[in-house]
Amino acid sequence: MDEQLDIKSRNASRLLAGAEMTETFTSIPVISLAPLFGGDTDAKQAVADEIRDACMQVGFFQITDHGVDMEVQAGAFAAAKRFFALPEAEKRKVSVKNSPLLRGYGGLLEENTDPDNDGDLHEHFDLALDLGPEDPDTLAGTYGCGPNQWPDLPDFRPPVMAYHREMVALSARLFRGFALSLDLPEDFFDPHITRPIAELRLAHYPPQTPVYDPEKIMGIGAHSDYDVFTVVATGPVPALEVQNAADDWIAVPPMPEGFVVNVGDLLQRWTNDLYRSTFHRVVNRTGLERYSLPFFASTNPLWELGVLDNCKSPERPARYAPISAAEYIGTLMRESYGL
Ligand SMILES: O=C(O)CCC(=O)C(=O)O
Ligand SMILES: [Fe+2]
Repeated sequence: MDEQLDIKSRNASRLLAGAEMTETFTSIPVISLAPLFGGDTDAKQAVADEIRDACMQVGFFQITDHGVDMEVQAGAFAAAKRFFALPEAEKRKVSVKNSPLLRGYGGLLEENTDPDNDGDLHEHFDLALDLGPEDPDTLAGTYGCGPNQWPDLPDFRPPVMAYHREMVALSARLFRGFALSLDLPEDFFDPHITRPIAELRLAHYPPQTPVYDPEKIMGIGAHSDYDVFTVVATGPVPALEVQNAADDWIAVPPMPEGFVVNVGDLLQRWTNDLYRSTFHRVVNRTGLERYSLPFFASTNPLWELGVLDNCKSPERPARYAPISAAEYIGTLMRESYGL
């Protein structure tokens, strides 16, 4: 059959055609998600096409019209500021070191995302779906399943979990956009994100001061994310930078009403490197305290997906074996804490 008339080959070539792209980027695309929530199929596919281009060329985009309740987000930012203002000893009571799931508080320089660096200049508090100790998934010991740690701080848990729910819902909407962008049925991921690894990080980046060698210690060293995709509320303070193919660091302008979305390693694997899990870093040169809320979206922990059919060809065979989110993320998270 004429390849152009075969929908599958057309779709395959649409993804594979971009593989030879050589131009790099100097800015981050902005995409309105509004059409994804309407009934106009062509408008939906047009958004999906924008997502595909952004993922193949940049690995990052910013979204507007995302449907997240910004008051709930403000509640989470406020809770984060109150938590980080606690005495160090209080924060240490919920150290990630108490948690096999690495949930809870990580202090300044405790995590090191770039092995060439000496530690990340931020503190954070990580949480995810809060499963009880008797939950079958907790008992099975699967990475990503289990209880959060909570500090002794009034009015912290409810606003933070409310925001986590908003982000799980947003990521479900985005999974549909990613599915369409990959020429998959819109609901392709739905059965596999019913109990996802969905980690919310509250992060505090103090200003970079001369005490720290800026080559070796920065807010977060150059890294790619381990998840399927990340959705970051960056707050108003600029500091996030994305590396392009010329090795230039492109600043991401804060868009407090929007979110930054970036491709993670798992999505790069499924797409055989057609979608880019782009290196990025945070360097807070502003002199201001910076707070951000990254949300790491993945699938159900044990679901395995290999390279998608339309992302491989005889010339571009599968570069990756199937792997579950629990195995991939769990392994890298432990490494990032030197465990
Ligand atoms: O704080 C940010 O803007 C991004 C943080 C980040 O890249 C990460 O936590 O993986
Ligand atoms: Fe990141």
